Amino acid sequence: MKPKVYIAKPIPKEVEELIANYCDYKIWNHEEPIPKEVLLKEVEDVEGLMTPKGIITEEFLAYAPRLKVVSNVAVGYDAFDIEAMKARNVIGTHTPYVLDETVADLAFGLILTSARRLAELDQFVKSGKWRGIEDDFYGQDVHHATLGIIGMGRIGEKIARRAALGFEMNVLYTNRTRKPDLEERYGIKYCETEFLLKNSDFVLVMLPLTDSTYQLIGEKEFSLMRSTAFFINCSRGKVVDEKALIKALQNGIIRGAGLDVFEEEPVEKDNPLLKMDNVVTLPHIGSATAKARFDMAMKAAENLVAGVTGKVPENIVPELKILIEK
Ligand SMILES: NC(=O)C1=CN([C@@H]2O[C@H](COP(=O)(O)OP(=O)(O)OC[C@H]3O[C@@H](n4cnc5c(N)ncnc54)[C@H](OP(=O)(O)O)[C@@H]3O)[C@@H](O)[C@H]2O)C=CC1
Ligand SMILES: O=CC(=O)O
Repeated sequence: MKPKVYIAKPIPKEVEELIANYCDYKIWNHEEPIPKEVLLKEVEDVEGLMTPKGIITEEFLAYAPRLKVVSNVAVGYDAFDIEAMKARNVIGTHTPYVLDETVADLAFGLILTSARRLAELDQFVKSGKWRGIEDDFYGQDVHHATLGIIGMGRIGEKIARRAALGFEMNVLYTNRTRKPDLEERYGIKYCETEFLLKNSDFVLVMLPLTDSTYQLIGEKEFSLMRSTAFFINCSRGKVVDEKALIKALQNGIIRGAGLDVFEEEPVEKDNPLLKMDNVVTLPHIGSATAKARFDMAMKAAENLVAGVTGKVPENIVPELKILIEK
């Protein structure tokens, strides 16, 4: 008998075929997110779950007593309750590497859009306000400017490479672990966070959301930044104290921001960030290209199948690797 799994989002046909070869599966094939009560019912007797969000709590796990693996179709797994999963022996997997270059492209899009006011000026032209030769649309140069990257992981590295080799930027970084090989390869410089904040034209956060990164960037950090600097966040909204960011923007402490992520998503309609011309806002689309999303779905399916067929999935999240080492 094939193991039972549930797929909580629509997936490409080829990915579904792979799962069908090994599993007895059901799938949520609707555009709107699966309602919680439907998901809780569907996971009652499954051994595997593939999910775009992976909100896996103690309460959720109690509804899924046979669950062996949760395959997250994303690289960030902050919605996993790691301790609860450990306690119930449930492996969690994610989709690193296959989206790195795509997210790095988007991060650079945010840098360029913020610095050169692309979104604001697009609206200006489309709303018929362009009357002739204007000279007050100045932005800020990206080439040869200083980019400070907080979080030099898989994606941080791809952003650093674009910045250093493509735009000839001066790249500073902070990270839990120093990366001498990248320093040598791209000429990037490791420094203290305070130095990075004081000396960067663009401060870009590429950290996972964890207990130690929650609201890591707050009022103090914004106060150290240059008044001409831009803040770019393409990782998780909760890594930043959003109220402090709003205050910093309102009071001219920093020049602008480019945001793919927010404290609450979807972002609330009355969030002041949505009213600011100097803030570029995107609906969490870092990995949203057809190719990257296909590759993520395929990788997630491979992890799911491995987890329910007695193999070791390739991408178990680091904190849960202990479950297969037992
Ligand atoms: N907007 C979007 O659509 C997307 C958002 N993301 C988000 O981006 C995050 C990063 O992705 P990825 O690059 O693949 O992840 P990685 O795990 O490769 O990189 C994260 C980096 O952050 C460092 N780090 C972790 N904790 C701390 C800390 N407390 N202080 C300083 N540095 C720290 C790690 O250090 P060390 O090297 O020591 O481990 C690591 O280098 C994801 O977790 C996800 O939340 C990812 C993809 C798309
Ligand atoms: O936010 C997206 C991810 O892959 O993590």
